[in-house]
Amino acid sequence: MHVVSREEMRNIDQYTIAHIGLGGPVLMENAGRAVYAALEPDLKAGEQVTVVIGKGNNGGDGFVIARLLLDSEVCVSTWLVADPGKITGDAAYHMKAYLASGGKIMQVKDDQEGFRRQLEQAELIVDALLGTGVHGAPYPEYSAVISQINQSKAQVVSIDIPSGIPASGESFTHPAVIADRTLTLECPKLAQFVEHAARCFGTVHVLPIGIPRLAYRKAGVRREVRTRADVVRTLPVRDPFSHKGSHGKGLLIAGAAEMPGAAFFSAKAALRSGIGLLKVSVPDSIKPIIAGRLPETMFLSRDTISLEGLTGVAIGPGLGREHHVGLLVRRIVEESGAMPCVIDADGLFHLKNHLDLLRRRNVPAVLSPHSGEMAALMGMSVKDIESDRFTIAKMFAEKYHVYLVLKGKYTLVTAPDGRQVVNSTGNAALAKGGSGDVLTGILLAFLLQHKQMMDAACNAVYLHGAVADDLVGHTHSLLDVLATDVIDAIPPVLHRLYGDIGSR
Ligand SMILES: NC(=O)C1=CN([C@@H]2O[C@H](COP(=O)(O)OP(=O)(O)OC[C@H]3O[C@@H](n4cnc5c(N)ncnc54)[C@H](OP(=O)(O)O)[C@@H]3O)[C@@H](O)[C@H]2O)[C@@H](O)CC1
Ligand SMILES: Nc1ncnc2c1ncn2[C@@H]1O[C@H](COP(=O)(O)OP(=O)(O)O)[C@@H](O)[C@H]1O
Ligand SMILES: [K+]
Repeated sequence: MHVVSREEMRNIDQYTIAHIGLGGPVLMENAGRAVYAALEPDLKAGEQVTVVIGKGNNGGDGFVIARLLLDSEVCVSTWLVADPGKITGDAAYHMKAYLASGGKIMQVKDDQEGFRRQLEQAELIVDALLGTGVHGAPYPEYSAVISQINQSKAQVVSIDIPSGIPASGESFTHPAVIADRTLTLECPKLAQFVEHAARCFGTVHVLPIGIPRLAYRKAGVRREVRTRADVVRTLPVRDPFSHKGSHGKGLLIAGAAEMPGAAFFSAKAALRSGIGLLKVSVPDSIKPIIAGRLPETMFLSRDTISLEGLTGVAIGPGLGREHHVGLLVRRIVEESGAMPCVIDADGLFHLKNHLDLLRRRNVPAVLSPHSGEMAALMGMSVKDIESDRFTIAKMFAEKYHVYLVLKGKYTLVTAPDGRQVVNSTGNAALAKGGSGDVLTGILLAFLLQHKQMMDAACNAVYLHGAVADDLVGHTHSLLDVLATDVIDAIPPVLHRLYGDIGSR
């Protein structure tokens, strides 16, 4: 499933209309019908449904929905914020069809009191005020209606995007509808994954409206949401005659005297995610702790680290920030240029002044910063990163030729060629020390087993989140999931994913 900016969506619509020949009214009819079908199962006879319509094509969708609601058992009332005489194009086409079907239109400006009463009675509000075409802050008459919708006790369902939200994820301070549910048309817009805007969407359902895939290719969209089907399609399948050497010989350089846990989490997660052989390099003082709990690992002393015979390396979790550690990070990034290298946590701290090393590698490195680490790498504030994640990630990955795993609620994986994949799994149970270390281990193991690095990174992030979802869905709350729980719950989730592979 693609993720688009406002301009990309406009280009996709225009290509479909001009070159594929599906007219605007057809797409609008498809959109309205898809929304109606999504609403129908919850509609109750006699329920008060208020459709609030703006001047553009989002309002046009509203007219289709209102027309279909006329023939249902609900009591529909349709309110227009714009002057009907100013409605043009596809929206005017569907306004006429609505009126010709026996529908009535009220104008908010003509009956403010009636509108207020209507919103008081409403059980469901359909928000078709503004869609992807909005520019700047909603005009005063729209802002007033948005604030009334937000004060109402009714369930609010936004069509395509909550009205007022800039679709490309730009930061904004103006009012926007706060929806309980958003029925997104055709494909998610960037704003859905950007924190401030994302909070307005409520539950999101994406409804196809019949746009062919060719239109996306023509519009050059290279951003997607990772789905379970993508993961099932790309997980590595073991050759029955394989041996441990076939599944990667990895080295994890992690841990410090005061942070033994980080090394343990990464190592155990890598083993649980299928790595063939794992060597761990930790300070001698904590070696007994790891060895006692993870007899499957071998050890390399910090003083004699060599990459001889290895196929991949991960460096950083709990490594510490001393000068000598920084020298080690530099050396490893330089010497591991022919194999995948995951750099996380303190590894990223030390990398900050040596980013140019990344460009000299033959095999791109994989960096997995959270927003704070990304901000430090870029010399920016966390707020700046959060307000423009997609652009900043793309710029960075292309410039330094890396796979960038920018972690967060919607972890974003960006390839060196600028392709981007948004992760759809995971929850706030992962907002706890140790979660990132687990991901580092999964990343290392997956990079050594997948053919494509992008698939490895995306599948690792998906699995990590899916495990947290599984725990919270069955046995845990958002509060009590530990890093060790995530590692121990990898097997059932992988078991189910591999169960689905049989049919691929
Ligand atoms: N054929 C298609 O393309 C399909 C499109 N579809 C649907 O269309 C939506 C996009 O439609 P759109 O581009 O007409 O924009 P839309 O979001 O309705 O608003 C723009 C209108 O509002 C106005 N306006 C702008 N800023 C404003 C503000 N701050 N405050 C107040 N008003 C403001 C602006 O007028 P202006 O002020 O520029 O004169 C313009 O009239 C999309 O989200 C989807 O729902 C689907 O049906 C599938 C087929
Ligand atoms: N609210 C959230 N929703 C979904 N995933 C989250 C959330 N908070 C954190 N995560 C995930 O948990 C992990 C945390 O990583 P990180 O911050 O590096 O943790 P640590 O360094 O403490 O191990 C990341 O994979 C991140 O995407
Ligand atoms: K809307």
